Amino acid sequence: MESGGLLLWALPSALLLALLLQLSPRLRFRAKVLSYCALCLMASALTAPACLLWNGGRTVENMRLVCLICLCPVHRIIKNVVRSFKYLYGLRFDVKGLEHFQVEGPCVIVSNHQSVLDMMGLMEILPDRCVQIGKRELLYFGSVGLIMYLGGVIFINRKSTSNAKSVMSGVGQAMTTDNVKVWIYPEGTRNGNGDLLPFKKGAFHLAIQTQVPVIPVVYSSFTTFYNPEKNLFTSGRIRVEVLPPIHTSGMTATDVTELCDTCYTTMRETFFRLSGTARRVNGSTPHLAQ
Ligand SMILES: CCCCCCCC/C=C\CCCCCCCC(=O)SCCNC(=O)CCNC(=O)[C@H](O)C(C)(C)COP(=O)(O)OP(=O)(O)OC[C@H]1O[C@@H](n2cnc3c(N)ncnc32)[C@H](O)[C@@H]1OP(=O)(O)O
Ligand SMILES: CCCCCCCC/C=C\CCCCCCCC(=O)OC[C@@H](O)COP(=O)(O)O
Repeated sequence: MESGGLLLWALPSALLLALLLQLSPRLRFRAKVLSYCALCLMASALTAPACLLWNGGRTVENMRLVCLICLCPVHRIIKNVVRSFKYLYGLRFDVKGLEHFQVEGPCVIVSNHQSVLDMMGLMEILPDRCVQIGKRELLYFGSVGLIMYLGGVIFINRKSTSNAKSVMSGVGQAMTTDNVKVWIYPEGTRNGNGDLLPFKKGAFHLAIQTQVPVIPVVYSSFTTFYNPEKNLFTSGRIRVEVLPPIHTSGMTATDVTELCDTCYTTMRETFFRLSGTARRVNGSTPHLAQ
């Protein structure tokens, strides 16, 4: 009786859903994005206990939050789980320049940020002993927030420059004492419009204050396979390039703007080259941060 009743409801509902997905590109797009979010939430929920058991949580004391985490395989667990997602979505990464990550000691890695799919690109090439800077709100994304916390993500309040600056100066100390790399999205937010937003300066202050190199990483534009405006989310190939380190030894606070502009210009040119798009005609003047 019961299974008959279930079939009576489940089968037509599934058929109706399949029909709706076929008919509405918007719905299909949303369903695919939702499936990615659900996958992240589920994978985090399953992985978090393993991470917790391994190191008993995260060391929050005095910003020395990354030492234990980086000595255990938590990063590798998260990395390998996320790396497998690309097969589900038909994404492939062509990576060049990985040898540039072989710098002695800490560094600041800066890269462009187009969408939530960037987590796959991040994990595809994430070097050892590397933590990311993320907005504070991500901490509240259920199990995803938990896995980020366990993975050592450093959360900042973007609405308060002074708070973000003080968190980041703590990060500077931890970087040198614990030999940790930091990954920052200097655009400060996602941007999928086929260009780079002006860069925020925190990453460059951090690199100069700690006198460590900046390593730019560029991902080609997703617009050919992922475009929310066009309800487009298909399989695709992403070209990734790790650029040579830019050394900051000897630089002072007065060099921050120039360093930021140099990175911006180089990354923007690389972005257009990798994406196979010409510089925008009416946007050809580099869009530098104020
Ligand atoms: C097991 C399966 C699991 C699956 C699930 C997947 C899980 C994956 C796990 C793990 C992956 C985790 C991935 C996380 C990804 C997260 C991504 C994001 O959330 S991106 C958003 C947040 N990130 C940022 O915002 C960073 C970049 N932002 C900055 O660096 C900014 O500069 C910031 C926030 C520090 C300040 O932002 P302002 O909006 O106020 O703008 P400004 O122009 O940069 O600064 C204002 C003034 O302050 C000075 N300033 C900035 N920083 C300074 C500093 N440190 N020292 C001194 N002055 C500083 C600047 O020079 C500027 O002054 P003058 O205009 O030059 O006079
Ligand atoms: C129990 C609570 C359930 C909450 C459900 C939330 C659903 C979302 C779940 C999973 C999403 C997986 C994405 C993984 C990482 C996302 C990192 C990211 O790309 O964050 C965006 C941030 O860089 C910039 O933010 P804005 O562009 O300024 O905005």
